[in-house]
Parts: sequence; C-alpha cells; structure tokens
Amino acid sequence: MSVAPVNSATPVDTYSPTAQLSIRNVSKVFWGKKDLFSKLAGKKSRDFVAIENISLDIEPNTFVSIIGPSGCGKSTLLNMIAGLSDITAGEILFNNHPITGPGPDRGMVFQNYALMPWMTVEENIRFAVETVYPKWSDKQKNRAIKEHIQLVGLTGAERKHPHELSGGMRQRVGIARALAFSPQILLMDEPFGALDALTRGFLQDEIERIWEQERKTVIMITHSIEEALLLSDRIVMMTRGPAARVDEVLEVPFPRPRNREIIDQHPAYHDLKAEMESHLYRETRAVEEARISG
Ligand SMILES: Nc1ncnc2c1ncn2[C@@H]1O[C@H](COP(=O)(O)OP(=O)(O)OP(=O)(O)O)[C@@H](O)[C@H]1O
Repeated sequence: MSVAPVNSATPVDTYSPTAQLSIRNVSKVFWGKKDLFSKLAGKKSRDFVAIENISLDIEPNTFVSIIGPSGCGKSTLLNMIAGLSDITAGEILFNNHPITGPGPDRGMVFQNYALMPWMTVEENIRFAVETVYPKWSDKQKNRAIKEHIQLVGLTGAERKHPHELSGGMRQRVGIARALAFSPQILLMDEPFGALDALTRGFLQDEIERIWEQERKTVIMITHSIEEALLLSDRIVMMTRGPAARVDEVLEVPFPRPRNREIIDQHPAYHDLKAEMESHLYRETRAVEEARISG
C-alpha cells in the first residue's frame, strides 16, 4: 500500500522504507497567549491541539488528496510539509531527511494564487526560478519558464498582468510557477476552491493531463469528493478537530488516463463516493453538534 495511515497513540516503527515523504507521529499545537499583557488586555487564550499524532507514508509519483471537515487541520498539515509551519511533536522526513523549513524540492500552489500583481505572467514565474536557482544560466531559466508556460496552456499570455487574466488563468500561472523549478513534490491547498464550476472542471482536466506528463508526487487539499476521485491514487480522510487524526486512506483503483465519464462507469466509483460522503457527513455533523452544545 502506498499510503499507510497509522493512528496509534504510541510511536510506531512500521514505516515504508521506500516512502518519499514520511509523516511520523506528528502533532501541531497552536500555543495560547498567556503573557501578562494578553491577560490584562483580556486576550489570554488556551493552547489548541490542531492535529494529533498523524503518521502517513507517501510513495514517490503518487497523487494524494487530503479531505476532511472544514477546520480539521488540512492546511496545518500541508504547511508543515511545506516547511512553512513548525512541527510541535514528531517529524516529517523527506527522502529520509527531516523537514526544517521550505525548500526547492517542494512547490506550493495556493487557493488565492499568491501572484505578484505588478509582475507579468513571465516575470512571476521567472521570480520563482531566480529565487530558487540564482545560478542557473539565462538559457536554463528561459527554457524552464517557456516550457512551463506552454505546459499550462498560457503561451501568448506571457506579458499579461494578473488583473488581465481570469481566475483559471491565474491559477495556471500559480501551477507553472510551482513546477518551473522542478520540485519533487507539488503541494496544492484547495487550488480550485476560488473558481467557478466550469473553470474548475477545465483545470481539473488540465491537472490530470499535466500529472500524466510529469508524474510528480502531488499532495492536494480539496473539499470536493468528485475532484479527489478524479485525480487521486489515494485519498486521506481526516477526522474533525481538535486533535484531528487520519481516519482512513482510500485506494482509488481507476486506470489512467482518466476522465469523468470513464471513472463514473467504474464499478468502485459509487461505493467510494458513498463512503466519502458518509465520512464527511458524520464528521461535519459532529462539528456542528459540538458547536451547538459547546
Ligand atoms: N495560527 C493559528 N493559531 C491558532 N489556531 C489556528 C491557527 N491556524 C489554524 N488554527 C486552527 O487550527 C485548526 C485547523 O486549521 P486549518 O486551517 O489547518 O484547517 P483546514 O482543515 O485547512 O480548514 P478549511 O477546510 O476550512 O480550510 C482550526 O481550528 C484553526 O482555527
């Protein structure tokens, strides 16, 4: 199995020797404000255990989606993998080395695109490439930029600024920028969350096409069951927080290349969909009940 969830409360030692990314007994606590000033200002707050003791092995070249109720800690986990957020307990190994900060081996795609508004499409991508690989020759940089603009279907839009682009085109720039410096893993935090349904569908198809071409390890957060089923090899289902865990990892058996019509006909499609719906319904309902009673 390519992704092994281990929810034991004690440390485990059954990790995959071939995992590219190994999340080992990881917890994240957001520390409350307890200093005197916060107390006097009435802003004293409690520690908050966002995720607790998550273990997960991810093999190279797999597309993994993370799904779970709103606020369960999906972004927190992805940010720790990206090296943007400290790990409170446990460790995350990337190629057997602990992650201690961001690195060129991991590219990130954000829901809100995070483009520099004053830069053109080409300049946005160039900025990322130059930041990560300042020593590349101009020829190398130009080739990487051109290839990735082409890969996401934006040839001809190189000199446009973000405000001249649709949301879908902006996210294509975000994807090209994340891939242009050749990371080993692509991390995507609800990449299509801000897009209308039609554009979202187009971009999902694009990601499937690009994934077929690049076969990079991808970890994607999504709220969409259909999106996860279309794109993923494995789907990690998280429980509600606080102290969120991995509940189950689903294997997605559909052959590739995929499209919506083909997977909809697959005998496993509707069972997997129903299982995910019932998980999300149960966890979301429990969150709502806790809010009502709390
Ligand atoms: N900096 C922070 N300080 C305190 N609590 C935080 C901080 N960042 C996140 N949290 C809390 O941690 C929990 C997990 O947040 P996170 O954003 O990771 O959830 P999520 O599953 O990605 O949510 P969504 O699906 O709504 O995007 C939430 O309860 C959130 O309020």
